[in-house]
Amino acid sequence: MNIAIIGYGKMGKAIEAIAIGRGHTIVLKIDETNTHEFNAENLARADVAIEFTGPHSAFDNIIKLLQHHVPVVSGSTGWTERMPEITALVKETNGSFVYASNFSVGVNIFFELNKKLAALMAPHKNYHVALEETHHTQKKDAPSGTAITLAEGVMESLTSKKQWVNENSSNEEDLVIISKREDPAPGTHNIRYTSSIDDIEIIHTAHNREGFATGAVIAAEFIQDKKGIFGMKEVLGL
Ligand SMILES: NC(=O)C1=CN([C@@H]2O[C@H](COP(=O)(O)OP(=O)(O)OC[C@H]3O[C@@H](n4cnc5c(N)ncnc54)[C@H](OP(=O)(O)O)[C@@H]3O)[C@@H](O)[C@H]2O)C=CC1
Ligand SMILES: O=C(O)C1=N[C@H](C(=O)O)C[C@H](O)C1
Repeated sequence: MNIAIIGYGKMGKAIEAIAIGRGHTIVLKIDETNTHEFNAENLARADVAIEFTGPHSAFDNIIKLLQHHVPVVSGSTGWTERMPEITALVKETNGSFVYASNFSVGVNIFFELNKKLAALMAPHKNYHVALEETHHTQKKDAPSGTAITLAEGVMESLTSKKQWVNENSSNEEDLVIISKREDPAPGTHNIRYTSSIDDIEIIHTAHNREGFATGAVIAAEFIQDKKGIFGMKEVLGL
């Protein structure tokens, strides 16, 4: 498979290594220094594009790739309030798109565990729930996309929580997400239920970026012959 990498930073480089290891060819690598190469002629050589740039550029990049009829895998975070516009364009162009706030197999299992735990905790009103995420200091967005997905998973069952907030709050309707930034942390997430009797906590700790990169390449292999919008739940058959 011929892959275009849009965003040749920490993730783009990890994806390149995994993709080559799985027998793929990288036909295009774009970062902020060569955006002029992100054009129709070069995109025509790609079977799929993997986009990991960041909050400020992801939306425009995804739009451009869909308009050029290139299947897209994106893991950029911090822009997803505009997802409805992408959904509409995928339908309009009969395009192919995979999005995940986190591509690692471990985190996607953790997402399911989080939802199951929230459902079990829902009747037990004496517990207080809060989330915490820790990432490297270069991260541009807070809270992490993964933490937002986890918060959404909690709120599916804990209906007294009406919204997540990224600061301490005593409002019982707020689900608090605390964000910490320290190096080299590739990504740690925990959900903690506390009471005067005991605490229950689940935690996922990424040791490096290999899991994210491997999941993104698996998603690219999955999407190349499909139409529509998919998440890692479909890619992994969870
Ligand atoms: N879903 C998941 O599993 C994961 C998601 N992420 C997310 O992926 C994104 C990227 O993370 P990471 O690789 O760590 O970030 P980096 O800052 O290391 O890399 C971002 C890359 O994007 C390039 N870039 C920035 N703007 C543009 C643009 N307009 N056009 C083309 N390229 C551009 C940068 O170029 P230059 O170097 O020239 O500035 C850089 O090469 C983040 O949103 C992060 O949260 C990260 C890990 C896992
Ligand atoms: O920026 C990162 O590094 C990461 N971003 C994603 C997120 O915002 O959840 C995924 C992972 O946690 C690493």
